[in-house]
Amino acid sequence: IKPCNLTGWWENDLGSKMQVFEVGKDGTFSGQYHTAVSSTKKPIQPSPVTGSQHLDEDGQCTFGFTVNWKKFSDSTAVFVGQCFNGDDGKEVLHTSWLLREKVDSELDDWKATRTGHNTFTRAG
Ligand SMILES: O=C1C=CC(=NNc2ccccc2C(=O)O)C=C1
Repeated sequence: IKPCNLTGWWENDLGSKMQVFEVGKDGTFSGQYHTAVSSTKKPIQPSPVTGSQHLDEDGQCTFGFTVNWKKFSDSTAVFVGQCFNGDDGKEVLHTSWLLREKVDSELDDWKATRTGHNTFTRAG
């Protein structure tokens, strides 16, 4: 199976784009996240990404990465997932995510973390 290297541009089903810079020998990487969603009109500057992927020779690598949203309301998202080579030969990242938004009171802590899933494919 072709080994999966996350370096390059990815797009998720929301239209957000992520650029992964080169992946180190230890599997760590950094990158930039250009979100397509935001609760404000203000265009958001790209947000820093840091992560780590497995680099086993058998491909199908699992990974995790964190996005620190550079926006006035500070939130953090963590993604975990696996890279697959689709039958059409196209790489696809199946991910689950947790989005933590800052709340002003501990009483609101219960509602501060959302979860979901996203699929990323190589951006054209
Ligand atoms: O200021 C903000 C705060 C949170 C955001 N969450 N985006 C996400 C959260 C989960 C999965 C995908 C995305 C995305 O932007 O593609 C984006 C901008």
